[in-house]
Amino acid sequence: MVVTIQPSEIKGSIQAPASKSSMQRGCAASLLFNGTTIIRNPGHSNDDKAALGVIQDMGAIVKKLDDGSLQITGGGVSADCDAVNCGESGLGIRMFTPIIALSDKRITINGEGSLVTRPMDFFDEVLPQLGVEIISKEGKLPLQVKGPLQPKNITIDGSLSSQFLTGLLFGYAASNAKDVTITVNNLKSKPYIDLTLTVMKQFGWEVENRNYEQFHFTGTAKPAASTITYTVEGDWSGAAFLLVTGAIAGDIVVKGLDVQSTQADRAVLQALQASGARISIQSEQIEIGPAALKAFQFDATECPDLFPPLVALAAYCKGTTVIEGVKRLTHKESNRALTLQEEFGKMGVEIELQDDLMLIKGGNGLKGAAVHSHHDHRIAMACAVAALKANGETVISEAQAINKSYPDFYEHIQALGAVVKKPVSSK
Ligand SMILES: O=C(O)C1=C[C@@H](OP(=O)(O)O)[C@@H](O)[C@H](O)C1
Ligand SMILES: C=C(OP(=O)(O)O)C(=O)O
Repeated sequence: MVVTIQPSEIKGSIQAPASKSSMQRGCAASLLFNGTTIIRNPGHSNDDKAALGVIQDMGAIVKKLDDGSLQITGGGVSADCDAVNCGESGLGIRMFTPIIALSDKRITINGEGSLVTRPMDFFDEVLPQLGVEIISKEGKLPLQVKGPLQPKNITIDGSLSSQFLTGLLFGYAASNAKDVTITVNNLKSKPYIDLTLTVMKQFGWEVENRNYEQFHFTGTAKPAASTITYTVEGDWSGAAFLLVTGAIAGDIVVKGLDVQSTQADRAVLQALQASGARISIQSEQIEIGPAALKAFQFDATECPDLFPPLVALAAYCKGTTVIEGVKRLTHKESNRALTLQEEFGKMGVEIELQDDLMLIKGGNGLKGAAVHSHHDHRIAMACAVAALKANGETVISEAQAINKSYPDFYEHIQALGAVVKKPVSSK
């Protein structure tokens, strides 16, 4: 799909989308929880749909209620299939693999798009230590696993991704791990583990987090009520694009974000404040509007998904913005440091990569250009936001990539006044 964005006057109020990080964790917890879960504000991104597919394959019963909520009846893994598909979701495959390995059946786990080239060799090393047979395609998909996973003390490397740990935490909790510790070296994306533990706690699974180095299971899981209502949080990762839209293109109000959330990308507020954006943070809504934007410094090591929206912001900030954490970007949906450099280069923004630092030379005006998403949702959204104050129109190819996390993105910026041309009824 090709989407064209014109320079636009932006103004209005918008509700943040549902967080796929929150939704997918809610799906996993509902599958494992011995009872019924009502999921309010469920997401409908491709990653969310894939998670719902996986839990149904693993035995959960999912019913859509009249008010749009989902009713999920779980009770653990009882696989009645021999293959599942995680779509394009990195979190999906890395979280669900240890969960699927709770089954004693041989199950093939596959995925699509960029996921087939993303590293999964962590599982080749770790799962056999937990009694799980695994065959991968040289550390990539498809994975074939046969459990049941037996929790024991292990040491893992957390430097590539926190998502593997999220999966192990759920897997250990669901198999009633007792007096067992997962020791993690060099954990990155730590707030995502806070989110995992917050969700687990809501379902009655308590894990002791010892300084992000040890995660200890005491085995004293509190029985939760037989029905849990789980509300999917508003998405700080998707909303970061909306907030940057406000900072560069017009006064807007973004609603539905929890300012106390454990989501990593809530840190976008610090970057926006450092850039000089006019921002008012209230418990119910965030008001944001343009001001004289200046270059800022930001460490995105723990919140790597903020790079794309922050590059769009930095492009409009006078001076050289420095963002740290480039090494975290290599294995996302695209190699994001390079794809940002290439696509923003087409719009006239110079980006330099120096080891773990990204230097963005901003404030010199952007030109509309023909850009490509590289099938990466966050690259498509970053280019779309940057296009709103560019000189001339921007044409985004493979623009449908946004469906992975934020299917309503183009409609949402349109509602704020963005002039967006897209094929009728295409998602
Ligand atoms: O747990 C999650 O929901 C996520 C964790 C992060 O991945 P890493 O832990 O690999 O950095 C993030 O980039 C991804 O979009 C979602
Ligand atoms: C990297 C991302 O997601 P995942 O790793 O879950 O595919 C993302 O949403 O930017």
